[in-house]
Amino acid sequence: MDELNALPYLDSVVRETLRVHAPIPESIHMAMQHDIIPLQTPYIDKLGNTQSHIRLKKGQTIIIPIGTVNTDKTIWGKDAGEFNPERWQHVPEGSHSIPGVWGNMFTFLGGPKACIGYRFSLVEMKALIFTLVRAFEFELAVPASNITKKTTILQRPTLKDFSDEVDKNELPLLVRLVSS
Ligand code: HEM
Repeated sequence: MDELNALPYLDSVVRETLRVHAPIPESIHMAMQHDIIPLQTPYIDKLGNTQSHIRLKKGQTIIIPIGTVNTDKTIWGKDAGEFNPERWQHVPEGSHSIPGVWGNMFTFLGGPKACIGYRFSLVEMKALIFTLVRAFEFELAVPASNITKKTTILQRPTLKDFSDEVDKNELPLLVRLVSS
């Protein structure tokens, strides 16, 4: 595990994958009591009044936009939606204020309801990538434009079906042994 964590580019690839393709892109929670949430940046409401807080009522549901926070252009820059592992060589200042439990992002959420399995997931991902990319070459078996994302609770790669059938959770790949 220490050896895997000592590989900086593998770390950047895992971070960038979990930032751009957060497996849970949205979570819904419920306020257990009335609350007032202070805002970093005030906003103008529909009546034209400036608001510096959000008032929550007990029982109100709150959508936590994990994927949107992870790809916010005001934090990550114009190319926020693009996969670019090199960006982790210079982590943007604004990302330090994201209250996530790991990695300057919201993928594993934060606070008392944060994911308890995130360390396990990171080691698992690194071990799998480390093993697979040294043994095999991967190539998409269909044009990239035929692949989209579909979210139920989990977000998955999905193969567009152009024959009016339901799209399928698939990512067809050609896999070859790495030639030595
Ligand atoms: C890439 C993989 C994973 C991602 C992206 C992920 C993400 C999350 C997120 C966003 C939450 C918060 C859900 C919410 O309350 O809105 C969560 C909760 C949780 N996760 Fe994960 N998770 C991952 C893997 C795992 C693994 C491997 C385990 C167990 C070994 C695990 C165990 C849990 C548990 C028990 C909770 C509930 C914590 C609580 O409510 O107190 N997760 N996860």
